[in-house]
Amino acid sequence: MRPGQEQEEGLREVTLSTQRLRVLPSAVLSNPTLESLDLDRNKLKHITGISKLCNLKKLILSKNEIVDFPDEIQSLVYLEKLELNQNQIRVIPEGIFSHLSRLKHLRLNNNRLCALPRDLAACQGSLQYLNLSNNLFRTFPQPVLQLTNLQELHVQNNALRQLPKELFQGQSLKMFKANGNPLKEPPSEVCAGGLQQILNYFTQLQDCSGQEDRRVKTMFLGASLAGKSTICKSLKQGQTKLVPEEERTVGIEISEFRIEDFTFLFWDFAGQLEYYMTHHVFITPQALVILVINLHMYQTNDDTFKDLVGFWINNLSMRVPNSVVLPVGTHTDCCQEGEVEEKRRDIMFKITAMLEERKSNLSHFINNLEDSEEPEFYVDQWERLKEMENCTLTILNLVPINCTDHRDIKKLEAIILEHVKNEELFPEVVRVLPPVYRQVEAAIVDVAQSEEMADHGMMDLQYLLSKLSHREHLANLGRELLQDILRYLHRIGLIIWYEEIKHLENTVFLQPTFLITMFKLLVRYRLVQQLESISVDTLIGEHSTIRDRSNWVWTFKSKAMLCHRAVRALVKYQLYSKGMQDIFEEIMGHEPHGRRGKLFSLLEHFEICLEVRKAEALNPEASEFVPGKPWETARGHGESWYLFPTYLNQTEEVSEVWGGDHPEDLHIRAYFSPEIPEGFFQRFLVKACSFYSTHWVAKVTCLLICNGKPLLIKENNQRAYSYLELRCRKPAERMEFRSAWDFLIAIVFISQKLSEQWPGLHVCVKTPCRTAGCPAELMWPDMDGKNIVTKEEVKTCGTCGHRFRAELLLPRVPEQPEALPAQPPVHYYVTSYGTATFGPSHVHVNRQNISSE
Ligand SMILES: Nc1nc2c(ncn2[C@@H]2O[C@H](COP(=O)(O)OP(=O)(O)OP(=O)(O)O)[C@@H](O)[C@H]2O)c(=O)[nH]1
Repeated sequence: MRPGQEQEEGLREVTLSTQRLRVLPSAVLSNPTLESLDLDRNKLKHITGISKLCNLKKLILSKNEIVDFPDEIQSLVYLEKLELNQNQIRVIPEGIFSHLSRLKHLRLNNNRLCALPRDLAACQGSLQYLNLSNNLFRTFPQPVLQLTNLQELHVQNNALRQLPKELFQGQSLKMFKANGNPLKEPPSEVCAGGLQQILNYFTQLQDCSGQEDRRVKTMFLGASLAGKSTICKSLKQGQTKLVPEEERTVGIEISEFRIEDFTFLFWDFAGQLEYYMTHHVFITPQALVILVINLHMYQTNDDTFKDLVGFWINNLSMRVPNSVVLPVGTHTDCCQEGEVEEKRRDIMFKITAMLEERKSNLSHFINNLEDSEEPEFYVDQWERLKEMENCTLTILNLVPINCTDHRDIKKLEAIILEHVKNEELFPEVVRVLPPVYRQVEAAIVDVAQSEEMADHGMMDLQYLLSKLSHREHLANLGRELLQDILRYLHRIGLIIWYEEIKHLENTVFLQPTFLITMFKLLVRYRLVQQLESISVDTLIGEHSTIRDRSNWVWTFKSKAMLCHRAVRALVKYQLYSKGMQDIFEEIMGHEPHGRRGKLFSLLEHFEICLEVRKAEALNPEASEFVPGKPWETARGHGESWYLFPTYLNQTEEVSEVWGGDHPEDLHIRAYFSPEIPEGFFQRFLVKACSFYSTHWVAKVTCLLICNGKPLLIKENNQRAYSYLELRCRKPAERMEFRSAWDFLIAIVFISQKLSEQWPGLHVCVKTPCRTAGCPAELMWPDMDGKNIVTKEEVKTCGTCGHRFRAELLLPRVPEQPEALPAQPPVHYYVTSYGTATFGPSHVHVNRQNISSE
């Protein structure tokens, strides 16, 4: 329903959302028969007079400016649904909920609450849904434990350290979310496993007291040859351990060691650009980041700062915006006297300036929204920016060291220890665990290191269970408990178990580095040389010829595609040369049945490649994806090809097919701040190309086709001006605007869905003014499926003064009452490849090009 429109059902229901109301209209208050009142997104501070509406069952006051909890609500004794989320409420007085014994649904999220009134217990028979997320709770609110019928509870993003076990002992709770709390008991890695895992955790704790585990994931990041591996190895061995240059890290190396009672899990990332593509998989929150900078190479100019420091700071603030970063400057022995201090100051100064710039950008965006003509249309964007404003990297003081001097290594060790002991910096270092968690972990480490275990460390889940249950203390280890513990160990990074990937649900990787080995088979530095060097024996074994190999190299160089046979030969050649031939079939699949192996499940899961059926244009035979209509996946025949967007070149082909930009095009830009993350566009291509049919792709451009209409996407990643540009031809008929905008919105949603993986990244969609040369841009309002994007038929550009029909600028469908039967409101929602909601229907979307087995 449109804002302001009242649905007359004997006036039982009134919707007045987004009306800039400051007081309740008297017309509403004079209608005591009212049962439902929606006042979402207004400017209400008080709701004086609401007690007159004593028959209200549903009251929505979300996204207003309420500070004092409205006492009058106590008179609304028939209330079943109450939403007060996104206000500024600090305290709820006693004596209100005791009157609301029919309340079923209560939203209090995004306020400033740190406690709940005791009389909430009066809703114990009725309350089923309670949302307390994004408040300031430090201890779990006890009245919630009395709510015996509660089915869904949200407490995300508070400051909870402990959850009470009683919460999980009742039968009613079906859904519980607690992420974003510095939890110690149960640790958040246990909570993320779901209700059953939490319950099992407490059951395990019942028989024996929990043990405190102090563990820190430590990630070493920084440019090539900074000294990451040297520091990592030296700290581990307690003495200087210079790494020869030829032993450069390839991918990531992982090792574990202890200082006092802290266990450190060291992740040493390779500095070469080729591997950045996989970093998002491994750069995870709640870790100590050691940013290693070679002070000898560092010059106090902007370019070296950007390459050696700025790039990493940007990446971290987008991907793990709450992290703690310890900059370490190496090679001090190669620097002149005074140079170290000068560079240290310069680096710290520039990092601070960078973080300041980010902050001021955010407040600039926030002010823009607040100053816009219709701020109520931007509430969601405003809130997200406010959340981002609260999240910032903590940069510790730079530690200069000479890695060749063991005293400096000791000094660094002491500094690291001092920081991780600081609870303010690392609230989640201590985790309380049932002893069986530690026993299983120790046994797994033992198995992984045993003689009989192959280097790759891949093990079948059932086999692992049988091995572990032969051990002392673990005879009663069941599959469910093992899975709980594996899930926990996966989250802390000790093992890898992708239970959500169908092909891998029964495989546990006891050596996480093997995953990198897998990625590296196809995502690597100098892949062309690898292809060229495939031996003749390998080619013969794979029924291929030297001419085939030349073709593979040519297609790969020009189109970034490899056919299935080429991939098999490449992987076989590399595995055999590493002495790992025994796992070839397992990771590549068994021929001739063509069963997919583990490798492609992984590469696809992480959007590193896209399987396609034709090498010329990508899958022209795929059925069209029309938002809102059921969609069949293509079951193509013939050999599969794999597109690796990382290796794409810039070609003219895309522009040729598109035929050049036209001033009349529907044209939007999605701006990224601080920048488009490394690897984002390539992964976005894999996602978008999975949904749409015929398309042409190149390094920074892509052309998709839907319903016969082309859509062009271009990446522009300049400093402080990074955006994706999307273009569609202007529809010939007004009727066709809907499908054009549907297509554009679907692509915007795909990019927004992907950008969620970078919580510190801000994406904002704008339409440039259509007057040639006019620099003005129109910002898109929130698209939450509830509101239309604009009320007006015509928009006037504030800069050039030209007037345009709204549908030329925004996803606004012209009114055509006589032509079409009334359509339900369009709602877009892209969750993942799995499910997408376009329009009223949910569509289950498999990847378009994957053949079924
Ligand atoms: N003189 C001197 N040499 C150092 C110092 N730190 C590291 N090195 C040397 O610098 C070279 C590079 O060090 P690595 O530890 O391999 O660098 P990295 O950051 O792991 O490099 P990638 O593996 O390429 O990402 C090695 O030859 C080290 O021995 C230092 O403080 N002083």
